[in-house]
Amino acid sequence: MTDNLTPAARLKQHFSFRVINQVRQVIDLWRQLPAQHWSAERMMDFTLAVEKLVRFSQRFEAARHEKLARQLLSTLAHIAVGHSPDSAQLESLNQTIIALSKTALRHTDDKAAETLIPEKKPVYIALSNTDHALTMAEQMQYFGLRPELQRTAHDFSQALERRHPAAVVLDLDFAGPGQGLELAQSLQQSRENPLPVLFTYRETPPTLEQRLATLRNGGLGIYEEMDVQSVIGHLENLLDSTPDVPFKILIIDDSRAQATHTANVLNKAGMVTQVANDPLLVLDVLSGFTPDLILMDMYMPGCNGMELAKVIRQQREYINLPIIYLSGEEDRERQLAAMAEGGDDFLTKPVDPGHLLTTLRNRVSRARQLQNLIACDSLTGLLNHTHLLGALQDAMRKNEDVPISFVMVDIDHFKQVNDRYGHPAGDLVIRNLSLFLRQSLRKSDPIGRYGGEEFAIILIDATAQQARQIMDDIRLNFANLIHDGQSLRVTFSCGIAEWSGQSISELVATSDQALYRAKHNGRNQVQTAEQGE
Ligand SMILES: Nc1nc2c(ncn2[C@@H]2O[C@H](COP(=O)(O)OP(=O)(O)OP(=O)(O)O)[C@@H](O)[C@H]2O)c(=O)[nH]1
Repeated sequence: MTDNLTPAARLKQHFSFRVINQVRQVIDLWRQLPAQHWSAERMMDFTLAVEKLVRFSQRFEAARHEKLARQLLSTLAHIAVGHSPDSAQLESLNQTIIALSKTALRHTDDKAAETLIPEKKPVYIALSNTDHALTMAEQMQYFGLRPELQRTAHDFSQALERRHPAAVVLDLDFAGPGQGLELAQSLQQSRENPLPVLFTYRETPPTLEQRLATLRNGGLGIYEEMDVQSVIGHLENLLDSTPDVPFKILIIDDSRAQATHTANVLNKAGMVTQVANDPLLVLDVLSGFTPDLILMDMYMPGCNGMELAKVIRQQREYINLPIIYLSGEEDRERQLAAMAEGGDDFLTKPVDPGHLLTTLRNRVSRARQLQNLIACDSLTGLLNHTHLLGALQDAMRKNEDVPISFVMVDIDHFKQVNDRYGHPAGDLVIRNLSLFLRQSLRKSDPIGRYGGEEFAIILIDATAQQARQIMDDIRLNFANLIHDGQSLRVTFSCGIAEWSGQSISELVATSDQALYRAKHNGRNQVQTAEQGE
């Protein structure tokens, strides 16, 4: 694709990658700030990186990046030297950083472009079985990863000296029985942050002792060597650089001083807070703020914490919202009674900040995992039907100024896949397609499993024509994937409709008609909606 560009266009493209690289730098520094307690020095590094981003985007005419970088600078200007941002500032900075991370290229925007980005670190593959290693490397490439094969322990050590990989896939028995583990041990020894390692085994599943040993040597998972798809899925999660959405905590406490103190502790850890001093206003605050967790005092005027927890729990949408009491109440019986009334935990004031933060992080992470399980399809991890339509509604509400395309994808002759290769092979194809779509699209493009072998995608900021190009690229690449490591290749058909103000059901029906045309015209193709559809 890049080969067809004029020299001027190529130069422009080259410079646009410098902007993207600077974006990555900014995001990286941002993510480190809470752990570095927002030190003046690190805040200065961050500010300088943002200023550099402004300069680069001005020079290379990247207006969107320039606007976002300027937004960051204007918020930063209000934070006094040596201070951490307050909740409003944190939220504003977080939102802008997330918007920035979404400006990164789609994998399909230009394949050659991706390889120009030097930050993209390799994944080292060290397997004893060379054929398996080659298959794994080939499949990884289709998923946009950069595999590098290491054939001997010596090659592996030398490669590590040359460049740190993003992650390592290591056979437990690489270079001899049990040698993979020893290699992992030596490579982690002098390292402050352990290198992420995914271990693989052949045939005999590892014993508990082996599993423990992998864990102690930076192992994040163990997979059967032929289960390439799970390895790639794990790597994809591991290397996803989209910043996490910050935790949102609602603090309910009639004491302003106590609430401010707690908010400060949480803000320093990068959590966004809202304080409600009047418990009777909590329901309004809840619907506006949508917290991940409530931290609540027990005794307040008007109503007490237990009553309030009961009222909150009466509403379906808050049944799973974690509620933690933070109170001076030391009587164990009363604490237990409070928890029986809908609270999840009880912390006694004064609480150690480390204890408070760890409790909140655990609770919120678990609640989010649960929420994900509810919203996502179990086979693919993509949004389920209901939540995809919810995402479409959201996208329509939030993105009135940009084009939105709704894409439906249906695997071709899938019944034959099941019939010839068996149902598990069919499941594997479905999982591969979902992983492939995730890898190929922006993190901001919601993807869902719409039905059995049918997927739907919301492409934000893409006209039907752009969507067609993106999906056609994916279609061509996907057709190259060999799903069972031998001969199983599959294609898909795709229908696209651009939103022009119609209702959700009309938009879905229109793209469905385009999909029907793609099937009818011979499958393995992308069709956009025609006028009158
Ligand atoms: N393995 C597997 N198969 C599924 C799943 N969900 C649906 N299917 C199968 O997908 C097949 C869909 O077949 P059809 O709707 O006839 O379409 P097709 O064979 O893909 O043919 P075209 O769509 O016309 O190209 C059915 O055989 C379903 O049993 C699933 O989760 N796993």
